[in-house]
Amino acid sequence: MTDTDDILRVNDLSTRFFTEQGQVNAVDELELRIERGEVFGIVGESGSGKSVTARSVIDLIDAPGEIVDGEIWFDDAELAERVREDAPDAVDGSFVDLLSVSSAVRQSLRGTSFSMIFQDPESSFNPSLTVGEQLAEAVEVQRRASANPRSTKAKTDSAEYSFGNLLLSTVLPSQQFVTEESRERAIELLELVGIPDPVERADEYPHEYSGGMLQRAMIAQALAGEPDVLIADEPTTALDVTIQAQILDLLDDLQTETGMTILLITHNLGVVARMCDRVGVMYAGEIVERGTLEDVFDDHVHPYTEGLLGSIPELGGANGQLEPIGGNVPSLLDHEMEDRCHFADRCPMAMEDCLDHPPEFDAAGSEDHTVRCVLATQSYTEREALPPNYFGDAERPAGEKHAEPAHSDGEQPAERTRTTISDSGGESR
Ligand SMILES: Nc1ncnc2c1ncn2[C@@H]1O[C@H](COP(=O)(O)OP(=O)(O)OP(=O)(O)O)[C@@H](O)[C@H]1O
Ligand code: NI
Repeated sequence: MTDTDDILRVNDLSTRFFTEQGQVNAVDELELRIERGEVFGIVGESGSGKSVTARSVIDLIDAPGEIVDGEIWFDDAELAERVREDAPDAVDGSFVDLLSVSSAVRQSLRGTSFSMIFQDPESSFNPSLTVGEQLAEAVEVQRRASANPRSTKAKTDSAEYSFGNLLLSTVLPSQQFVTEESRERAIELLELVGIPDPVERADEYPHEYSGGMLQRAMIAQALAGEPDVLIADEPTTALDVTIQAQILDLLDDLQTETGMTILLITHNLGVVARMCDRVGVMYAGEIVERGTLEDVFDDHVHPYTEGLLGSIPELGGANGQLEPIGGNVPSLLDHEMEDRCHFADRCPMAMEDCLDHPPEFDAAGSEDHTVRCVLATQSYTEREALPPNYFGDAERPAGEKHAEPAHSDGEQPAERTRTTISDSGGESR
């Protein structure tokens, strides 16, 4: 339908956890499209399903979790060639549905096609091996995979890493087989991520690194296989503000240099504003609004997006105050979820129509701007508003009088008055 250069198209993705408390609908019929070379942000409160979405894409969902439905189309012509014979239904042109290929194929993509960095770098390193050894090992694993003719991605330099070369590998005390080339590449990677004195630092253990330096080393590890898509899950949350800024700059530079695609997960719209090209706002396992930065920051329709914007001091919120969104993140337990807009019980503009689960509507702005909210097609009216105590005693904020309809006729909407979800209605009438 569009001529965009998508690298990833996620359709109808549903991931569940089957727990003793019941079925958790962590990701529900999620739609996502990521363009090659862009930084796409997923933003939302804790528990909205951001990490489960990312882990579903990279195939890191473990029991009791399971991807129960959906398609994850990944654009890779070589992979398409490779799986076409065994799984013709998994191939559409140069796209491959990662949920329809064998787990061996999916696993072969880890590191070379997809790579992930996390909030806590400690979890990515073995404390008893030097950082250099571990990076060299990561390089080695990826090079062996690339040297394999059946691998997804025969890298241009893979000929150098022939079987003969592997036989010449040195055995380190750690029992890892690491070649001199891999070690050199490890040092290059440390240099690439801005670690000073990389030759010396390569021989240090993870505990000798500061938090920020270890975060850099983890990024180096993730880059060892030259991934097409880097998934960064709250990569800076645990760091202090100055270091956070440095790591974001580093990711930004690396993205520019390598052209890789980044899926960036954060609860911070400030980080999104700084890093991303497009963004999806997640709530209760769904993307409730998505589009370009302009769509989401300046032209948003969903009161939840509005609430998130109001909760970030640098971006608004009266006199720089952090204003939390009132009410609680919903339970994602299937038997506690109702078939309505999941945000309705916290929404200052909830109306009768919100008792039906909203589909994705197109909204004004870019072609990509969509929203799961009836305000995309109708204006808020007090006549149709749900009473404040409709969902019980929870302090649902009072209605907002000034909302304009998001026009569906291509006309720009009138300037919307900013609302703050936590503002429980100083102007009630
Ligand atoms: N291993 C698991 N077992 C059971 N439920 C899980 C598991 N992992 C995640 N969930 C549930 O899935 C839902 C989404 O979790 P997820 O970690 O994706 O949220 P998030 O948006 O990344 O939040 P945060 O900002 O806190 O990282 C939550 O309700 C969570 O309890
Ligand atoms: Ni998370």
